[in-house]
Amino acid sequence: MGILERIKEIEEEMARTQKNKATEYHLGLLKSRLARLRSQLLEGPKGQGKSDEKGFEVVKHGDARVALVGFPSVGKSTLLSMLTKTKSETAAYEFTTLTTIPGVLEYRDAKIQLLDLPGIIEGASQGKGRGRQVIAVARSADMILLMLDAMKAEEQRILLEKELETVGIRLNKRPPNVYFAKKNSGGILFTSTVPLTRMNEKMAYMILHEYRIHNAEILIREDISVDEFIDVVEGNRQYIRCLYVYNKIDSTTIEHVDRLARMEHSVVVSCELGLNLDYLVEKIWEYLQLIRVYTKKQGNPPDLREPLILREGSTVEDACKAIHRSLADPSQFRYALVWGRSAKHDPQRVGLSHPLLDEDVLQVVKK
Ligand SMILES: Nc1nc2c(ncn2[C@@H]2O[C@H](COP(=O)(O)OP(=O)(O)OP(=O)(O)O)[C@@H](O)[C@H]2O)c(=O)[nH]1
Ligand SMILES: [K+]
Ligand SMILES: [Mg+2]
Repeated sequence: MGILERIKEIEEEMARTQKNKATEYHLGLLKSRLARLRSQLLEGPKGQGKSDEKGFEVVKHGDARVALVGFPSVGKSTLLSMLTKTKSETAAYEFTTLTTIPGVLEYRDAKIQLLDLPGIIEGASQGKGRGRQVIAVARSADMILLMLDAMKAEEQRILLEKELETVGIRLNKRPPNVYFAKKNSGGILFTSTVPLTRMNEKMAYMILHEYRIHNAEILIREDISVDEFIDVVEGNRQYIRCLYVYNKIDSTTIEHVDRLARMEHSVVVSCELGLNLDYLVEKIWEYLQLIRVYTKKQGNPPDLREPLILREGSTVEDACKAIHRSLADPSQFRYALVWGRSAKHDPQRVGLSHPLLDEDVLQVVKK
C-alpha cells in the first residue's frame, strides 16, 4: 500500500473513532502514525533527490521574506503588482501564475521580498497541482499572507489551513515550551513542571515507542496537547506568522466585510481598487517584528538613509555582526554608544548584550 492510501486509511479510522477516555490512547497512536507518514511524504522517496522535480525556489533577498499563498484567482498577483514595482501577470482564469514571481516591497527603509506564487488547491499538501513546491517556498518565508476571496472566505480559509497544517506549518503559534533531547541510553526520562490535563506520561511513552525512540529526556513546561507533543518529537515544524488577507471586498456587502475585518489576524482589502493597502503594509511590518537601527560614526550625524534591519529582540552583538562579521570579536569591539528608546540616557555606553529597540542610533567604538 502506498503512503497516500495509508494516510487515507488512518484519517478514515480517526473519523470513525469516537473521542472518549477509552479511545484516547488509540487516537494518540493514530495521530503519531499519521504525522510520521506525512513527514515521509514530505521527504519524498529515499535515495531519490528532490531535484528531478523543478522547484519554485528563488534566491533570498532583502531583510525579510513574505509569501503569498491562496487559491487560484484570489488576487495574489494583483497585490504584488500594487505593492511592488514588479508586474506579475493577472487574469480572470485560474493558474495564471505558474512559478514564483519575486518583488520588493519597500517600507520604512526596509526591503521586504514579496513572493507571488501559483495558486494552490485542496490536496496541495499531497502533491496536487504542484502544491508541494508552493508549500516548500511558503515554509522558507518569515511570514505568510494567506489570501482569500472575501466571498468564499470561510471555506477557503478552512481548506488552506488544513493543507498548511498537514505539512507542518504552524500559523501564529509558538513552539510548545518543551525540552526534548534524544539520547543513546538511559531510557525515557519524563518530567513535567505543570499539571498536564490534555496528555500524560503514558501517552508520551506510547508515541515515542511509535517513533522507535527508547532513550530521551523530556521536560514539559506547559499544558500541551497530544498534537503539540507530536510536533515536538517530529522537530521539523515551522512556526510562521500569518495574516489572513480578504480580497475583493468591493464585491460583497459592508456587513460581511465588517465581520471579516473584526476577526483575529485579518485584513480586508480590495487590490483592484487599492482599498486598505496602506493598512495591510503596516500590518505586514508589525507581523514581521523588525526594528531599524541607524548607525553613526564618531563626530558625524547618524546615517538616516540605510538603517540596519534586525529582528525584534536583537542586541548590539547582532547589530555588530550585521555590519561586519568580525566587529563583535573581543579583539575589535570596545563598547558601543546608544541613543534612543533602549538607552537610559542619551547616549548610553553599553556592551554587546544590550538589547536594541526600533529607531535606536548606534555607534561602535573599536579597540
Ligand atoms: N472585484 C475584484 N477583482 C479583483 C480584485 N483583485 C483582483 N481581482 C481580479 O481577480 C482576477 C484574478 O486576479 P489574479 O491577480 O490573477 O489572481 P491570482 O491569485 O494571482 O491567480 P492565479 O495566479 O491564477 O492563482 C483578475 O481578474 C483580477 O482582476 C479585487 O480587489 N476586486
Ligand atoms: K488568475
Ligand atoms: Mg497569479
